Amino acid sequence: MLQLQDLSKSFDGKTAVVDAVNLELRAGVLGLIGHNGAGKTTLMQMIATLCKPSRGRILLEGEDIVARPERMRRRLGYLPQDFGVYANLTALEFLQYFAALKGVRDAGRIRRLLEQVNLHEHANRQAASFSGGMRQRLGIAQALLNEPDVLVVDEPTAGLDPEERLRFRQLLSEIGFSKLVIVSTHIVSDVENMATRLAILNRGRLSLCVSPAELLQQARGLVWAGELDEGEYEARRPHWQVLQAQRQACGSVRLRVAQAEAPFRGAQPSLPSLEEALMALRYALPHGATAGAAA
Ligand SMILES: Nc1ncnc2c1ncn2[C@@H]1O[C@H](COP(=O)(O)OP(=O)(O)OP(=O)(O)O)[C@@H](O)[C@H]1O
Repeated sequence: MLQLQDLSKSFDGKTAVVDAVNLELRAGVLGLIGHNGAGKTTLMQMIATLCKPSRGRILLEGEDIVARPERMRRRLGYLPQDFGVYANLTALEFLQYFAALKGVRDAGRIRRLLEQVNLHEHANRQAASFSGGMRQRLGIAQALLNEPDVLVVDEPTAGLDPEERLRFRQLLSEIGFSKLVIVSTHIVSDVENMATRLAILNRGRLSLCVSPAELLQQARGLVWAGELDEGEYEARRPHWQVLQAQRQACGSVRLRVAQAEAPFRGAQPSLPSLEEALMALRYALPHGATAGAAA
């Protein structure tokens, strides 16, 4: 459905902030993970036709969206990182306003969307009085107005409380049953339970694109758990990638370490969490992880 071919972007003509990314995407939720400044927003803006690639192509069902951006725009829903609501409009008025801008004439669509994002009971409240989660859900409703096939959502859960996060993830996950949803985040747990694939961006380069299950499989045997005397732990920890360390009342330390071999006598291989798997692949293997990039 959506193909990124050798996609690169440089703002100064020297440093590539997105560097030769190749990806093939279909319906489902793609979790785009990377540190601050990894290039996630730039990549998403290129997909959303808000920023032109310096090199490479983006094809939507075989058609170049750089040459024909209007085709993508008709089929795109985009929720930017800095999405803001208009203080004086109610949720309903806000969606009516965007429906008019997008040429959406089906009046029932707004009502259905308000229900889908669970804001129907607040339709006549001013959006300025909404919580962060409610605003984000209104943002998603806005992005879904034109029934997009591709939904691009940039760091949607920043600033949301745990309950709002959960609700928001459920919403994206449902949309991903039939559409392509691309969600960026630097928090792995945000996409852990909804992503069908995870793409890891590292300084603009795609270092990994796999399903969560494949990621966990690749990290098998790289995470170790055990308990050590505190003195020994302090002496040896500079040489380890410690994932977790808990001091025990008895003076020992219970710890989890990412490493290709057992880090100390008595350490046992342990099943990693998704976050640990990512860390382990990054640090425990000599040259970091490099897996195929077809999604
Ligand atoms: N318009 C621009 N002009 C110059 N440099 C830019 C521009 N936009 C982004 N950059 C640079 O490109 C790099 C990648 O930025 P980008 O916002 O894409 O990363 P990100 O992964 O989304 O980060 P964050 O998680 O902090 O939002 C950064 O070094 C940033 O300073």
